[in-house]
Amino acid sequence: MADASPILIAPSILSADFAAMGEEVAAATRAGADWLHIDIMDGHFVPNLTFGPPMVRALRPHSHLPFDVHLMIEPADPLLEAFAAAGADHIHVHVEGNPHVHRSLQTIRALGKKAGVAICPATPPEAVSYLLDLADVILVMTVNPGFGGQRFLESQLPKIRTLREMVTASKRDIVIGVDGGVDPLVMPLAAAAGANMFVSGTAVFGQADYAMAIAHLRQAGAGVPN
Ligand SMILES: O=C(CO)[C@H](O)[C@H](O)COP(=O)(O)O
Repeated sequence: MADASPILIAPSILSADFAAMGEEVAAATRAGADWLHIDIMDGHFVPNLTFGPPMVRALRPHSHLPFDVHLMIEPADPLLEAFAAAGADHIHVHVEGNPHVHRSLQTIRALGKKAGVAICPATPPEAVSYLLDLADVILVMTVNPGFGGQRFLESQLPKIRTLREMVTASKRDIVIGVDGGVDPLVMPLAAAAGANMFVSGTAVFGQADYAMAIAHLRQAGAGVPN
């Protein structure tokens, strides 16, 4: 069934200038982003390190947009409250590395935030079957998490299609996001498969004109039937 939800573009600050993060977040906001995606990496769940709650708190005054906080950390539960208090609006936890992810989503909801469940490329779509009543967002990793600038894995397209069918059958309004390697060429493929939220780092922050980059992404995914 066709999805009528609007396209949401969430620039990932992983590809922004770390020495000027406040300005980068403000610039992406002015450029027409819908959400701002903040990648939290622990050097354990993924082989890279980024930020903690103090960075989320420091960036909060620089944008009115929802902060979409992707926890690539294991375990996530001990830090959910800290990220919520710091200013996260959406908090994503991975099914991999968090054995009680159902409880994690309940906790995020209880904190008054949108609950997201993220899945790695090797994880089948059925991993979220029993989470559909709690999830506001399903974040499909279309690269192996840890680094920006990787190539979109087309092998994930059937998974996105299956997830769209599952979400439609659930009759719940769940956003399906794709994260990794998203550029204007990938947009129509992912949108046709059923994604309606697009995380993009390099294709926004790697460009000279953020507004034009976001407009290109939006245009490339618009009007694609799924
Ligand atoms: O979660 C991520 C990596 O783990 C990033 O959000 C993602 O890779 C976006 O960057 P790019 O658009 O450059 O691929």
